[in-house]
Amino acid sequence: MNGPRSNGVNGQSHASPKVNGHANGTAASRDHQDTQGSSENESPSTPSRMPRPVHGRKESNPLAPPFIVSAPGKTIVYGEHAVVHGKAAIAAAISLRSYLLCTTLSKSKRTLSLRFPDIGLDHTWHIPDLPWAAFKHPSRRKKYYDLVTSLDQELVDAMQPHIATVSPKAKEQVQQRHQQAASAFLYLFMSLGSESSSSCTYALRSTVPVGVGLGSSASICVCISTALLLQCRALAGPHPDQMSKEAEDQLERINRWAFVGELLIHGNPSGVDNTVATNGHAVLFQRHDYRKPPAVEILRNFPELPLLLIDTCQAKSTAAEVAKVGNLKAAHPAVTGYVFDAIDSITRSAHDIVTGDDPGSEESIAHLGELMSVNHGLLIGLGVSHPRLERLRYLVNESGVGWTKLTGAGGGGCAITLLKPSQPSPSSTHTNGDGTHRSALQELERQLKSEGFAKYETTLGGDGVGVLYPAVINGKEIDQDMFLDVEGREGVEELVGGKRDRDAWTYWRP
Ligand SMILES: Nc1ncnc2c1ncn2[C@@H]1O[C@H](COP(=O)(O)OP(=O)(O)OP(=O)(O)O)[C@@H](O)[C@H]1O
Ligand SMILES: C[C@@](O)(CCO)CC(=O)[O-]
Repeated sequence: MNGPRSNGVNGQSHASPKVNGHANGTAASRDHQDTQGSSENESPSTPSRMPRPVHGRKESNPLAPPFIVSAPGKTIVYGEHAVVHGKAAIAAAISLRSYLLCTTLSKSKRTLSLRFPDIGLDHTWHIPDLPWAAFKHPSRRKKYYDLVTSLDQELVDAMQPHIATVSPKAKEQVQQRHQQAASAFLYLFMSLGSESSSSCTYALRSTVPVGVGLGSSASICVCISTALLLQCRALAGPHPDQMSKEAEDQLERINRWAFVGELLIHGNPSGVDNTVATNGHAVLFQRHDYRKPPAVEILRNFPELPLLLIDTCQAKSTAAEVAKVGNLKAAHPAVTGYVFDAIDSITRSAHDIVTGDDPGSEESIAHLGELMSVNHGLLIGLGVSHPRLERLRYLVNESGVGWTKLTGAGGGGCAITLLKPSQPSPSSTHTNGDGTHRSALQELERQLKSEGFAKYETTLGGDGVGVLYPAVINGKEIDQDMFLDVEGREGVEELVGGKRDRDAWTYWRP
């Protein structure tokens, strides 16, 4: 691994930057764990490999080095909304990602800070003031490996005064954004940490646009879950020679807590978004019973579908759209049941094609495209389209370049267009009325831009959650100021070195 050697944790100077015996090992603080006063936060897979600390004078303990975790956004290809009601969905990771830089501070500080500039959130809590009595009460206390499928209302209430102090003077919509993110963070921190957790600043930068249906909330919840589990030493690795089953277990643990974060942001999530943000690639996902883990098939060979990802630039709220469909179901259970069943058969038919012999053939693409159009029609029936989405569909249909459906919660947000294989490449041209030479696709893109739609360049699939431990790229440490100051998507990607120093990042790869 590149970069300076880690000092290890709790005053231990390891011979290599390995922590927990793993290259790029966990960012866990031994100090932190000891102060939990319990062995329950210790991963069963780590102790034998872990160098036991010699308890020296605390004042001389060097701090754990800064580290970064990252997770992708997603696009739902088939099955949104129906998936909340127990039907199958297919979702794929996208190359837009969130990055969370964790900087441990001197123990004397006792502060917990969130610096989330994408949404303008900057907040600090004093750790001892947080409602530890409620969270650590034996009847409510959760273990890092528990399956938590609903929020404990008493804990939400206990947290409330500390959430009410987040951006109290901001406009309602902004305040809601801030408080949603802060609640997700604090609930996880209180569940996984302790009163003597290290003081830390968590700085977040994301290239996933917020609230447009591309899973921004899931990607930040996966980052938060991973960072906190690493800090309480509840994860092994990631490291390149990790056994498949062990890697799978770590991802499962991350995903469970990310779902809890989503519960705080969404209200009633299916869990598909956090599952794909955790695992990457694409997934076939179905949750029959909310008290049990969902059925998940990771689609590692998901085809490179030629997709356009277009943002209507119309704001929406996932929680509101999900609640709308919930109300429709309550009023018309039988009818909505048929709609959900129809969406389920679309997803299953698409699954057969993408896992079949020739998913990239002209015939397969046409079949997948038609399924997208029908899926969108059913989503209109559920009341989650928007005039901007319909305008977008009209323009794409007129151009003849492919098939379009909304993706994510709808009510605005994004749509995906599957391009026809016969679609001439942007370089092959024809003459338009104004004498210019453009392909139908270029002409469509020009029109979309002129009407205020935005296009995202992204690829489908790729890795799920990743760790850069320590936060060093090409021998240079990424500090908080650099991380917060760098501009734009390219700036963030360049700084965290996804392209320059690929080996520095590690992933759980079952
Ligand atoms: N970059 C970010 N920084 C801080 N908070 C974020 C960030 N991205 C998302 N969030 C949190 O997630 C919320 C958006 O979640 P929401 O579910 O409405 O949108 P989404 O996840 O982008 O869409 P969908 O769930 O339909 O894919 C924000 O209000 C904020 O609280
Ligand atoms: C609308 C929905 O199906 C997808 C949001 O990305 C909600 C969910 O599954 O949690």
